[in-house]
Amino acid sequence: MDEFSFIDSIRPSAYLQPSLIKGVSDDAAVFRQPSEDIVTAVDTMVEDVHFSRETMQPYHIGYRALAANLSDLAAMGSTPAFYLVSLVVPSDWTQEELGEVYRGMRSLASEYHMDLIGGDTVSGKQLCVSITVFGYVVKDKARYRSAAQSGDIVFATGTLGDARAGLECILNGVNDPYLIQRHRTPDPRINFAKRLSSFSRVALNDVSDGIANEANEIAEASKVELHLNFEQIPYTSQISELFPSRYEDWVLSGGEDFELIGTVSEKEWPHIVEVAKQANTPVVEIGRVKESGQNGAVYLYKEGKRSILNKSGYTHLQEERD
Ligand SMILES: Nc1ncnc2c1ncn2[C@@H]1O[C@H](COP(=O)(O)OP(=O)(O)O)[C@@H](O)[C@H]1O
Ligand SMILES: Cc1ncc(C[n+]2csc(CCOP(=O)(O)OP(=O)(O)O)c2C)c(N)n1
Ligand SMILES: [Mg+2]
Ligand SMILES: [Mg+2]
Ligand SMILES: [Mg+2]
Repeated sequence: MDEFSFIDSIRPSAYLQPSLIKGVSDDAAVFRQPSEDIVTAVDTMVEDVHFSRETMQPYHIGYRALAANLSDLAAMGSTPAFYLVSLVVPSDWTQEELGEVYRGMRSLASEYHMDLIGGDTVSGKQLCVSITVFGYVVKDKARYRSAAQSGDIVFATGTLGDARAGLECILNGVNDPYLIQRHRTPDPRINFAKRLSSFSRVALNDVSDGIANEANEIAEASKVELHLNFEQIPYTSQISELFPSRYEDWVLSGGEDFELIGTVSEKEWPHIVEVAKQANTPVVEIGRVKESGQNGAVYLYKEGKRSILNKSGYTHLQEERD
């Protein structure tokens, strides 16, 4: 395999997005979108940080890398359109294995009518997949973390803690296909999020590091307090049965579930429930927003007791403790 024959092997033979002018073939791609706002994000997956040869096959690496990016597009309320892929490839990876990474990306991309429009390929020591995505959203309807207001209902989609439990299943040989699939091939909440443009105001964030982190990001950005009830936070019975001493921690800070946490006025809450039903996305109330002094905070109510919920999920570039 060389760089150019590899690029030839992954070059799309056709494109789906009508706004595309130039795809994979020149120095850069070109698309034109005069009527909507453009949303863009990049997320990176690195061997031995986000996956290992043991936890994921090449297909899952591609799928999961694009899913993480689509989750950020969902968290902005946008509809996916394009992606670019930057690869660092160790010398022991074959073209067939890299083809599998792309097959994983394509399965999700075709579901959301996305086009691969470029990327970059270099050699290196550990596999690294960095994806840049573009999506569209109705003008001024991107959904920000800073939009929460006192009196709002806090909601969450799907179930939390599954991806962390799935990782544990893989590492310890526990055969729970549902949880393992939640870790390897998460389902970003695009179909729900793209329906949110009809709302006057929604705050939204996706759960990549754990809701303890993401709830705090909303609280800080909006300068409000989020009051969450642990008893309302959704999780599967599997994780509490399989991992009784650890699941509570994973529900709050396991991360990588790629669900959404958001807030909406009490008046528009029934409309969220309706939109979620149309999108086939489970959604539940998990708490309320209250006024804050200066900086915002998150409180967790559990068995009648209240505690501060600090950021506790996955954080990169942490200083080593001695
Ligand atoms: N190395 C970087 N250079 C520039 N911007 C960055 C870098 N890393 C993160 N960001 C920006 O910081 C913000 C938060 O990033 P991140 O925590 O990764 O968000 P998310 O959890 O949604 O992926 C985003 O606006 C992101 O684009
Ligand atoms: C082998 C392995 N070890 C540990 C983890 C757990 N893990 C790695 S990164 C991460 C957090 C999410 O990734 P990040 O790069 O922080 O995404 P972002 O916040 O930028 O969306 C978690 C929980 C994993 N997925 N695989
Ligand atoms: Mg990120
Ligand atoms: Mg995010
Ligand atoms: Mg992160």
